[in-house]
Amino acid sequence: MAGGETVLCSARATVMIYDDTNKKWVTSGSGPNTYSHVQLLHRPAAGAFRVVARKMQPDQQVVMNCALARGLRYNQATASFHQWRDARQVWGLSFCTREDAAAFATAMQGALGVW
Ligand SMILES: CC(=O)N[C@@H](Cc1ccccc1Cl)C(=O)N1CCC[C@]12C=C[C@@H]1CC[C@@H](C(=O)N3CC[C@@H]4C=C[C@H]5CC[C@H](C(=O)O)N5C(=O)[C@H]43)N1C2=O
Repeated sequence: MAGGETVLCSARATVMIYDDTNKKWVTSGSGPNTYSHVQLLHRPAAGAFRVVARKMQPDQQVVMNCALARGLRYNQATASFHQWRDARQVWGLSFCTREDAAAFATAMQGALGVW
C-alpha cells in the first residue's frame, strides 16, 4: 500500500478475469488457484480508489491492481460473485463467504457513491 492510502475494506476472494476469446473465466495470476487478500484502497488527496489483490499463498503475488473509474458499475452477479468492467477487461471476485462479499460490496458502493 503506497503512502497516503487507507484500506476501506479487506476481503478474501479468488480473483478472476473474463477471457473474452474463449468465453470463460480464468483465475488471475499464476500458480495454485488459491484465495487472495483483496483490498479496496482510498487515496483522499487524489480522490482516487483502487482495488489491489495479493495471493495468500505462496508468494503474495499481485493479481489485481485496478483503478476505479467514476461511474463504474459494480455488479453483484450472485451473493458471492461480484464483477465489474475496466477499460481492458472484466474482473470477477469469487468471495470465500457471502459476508466478505456483502462487506466488500458495501464498501465499493460507498466509494463509488462519493463521486
Ligand atoms: C453488460 C455486461 O458487461 N454484463 C456482464 C456483467 C456486468 C453487468 C453490469 C456491470 C458490469 C458487469 Cl461485468 C456480464 O454478463 N458478463 C461479463 C463477462 C461475462 C458475463 C457475460 C455472460 C455470462 C453469462 C453468465 C455470467 C457469468 O459468467 N456468471 C454469472 C455468475 C457466475 C459466477 C461465477 C463464475 C465462475 C465460474 C462460472 C463459470 O464461468 O462457469 N461463473 C459464471 O458463470 C458467472 N456472465 C457474465 O458475467
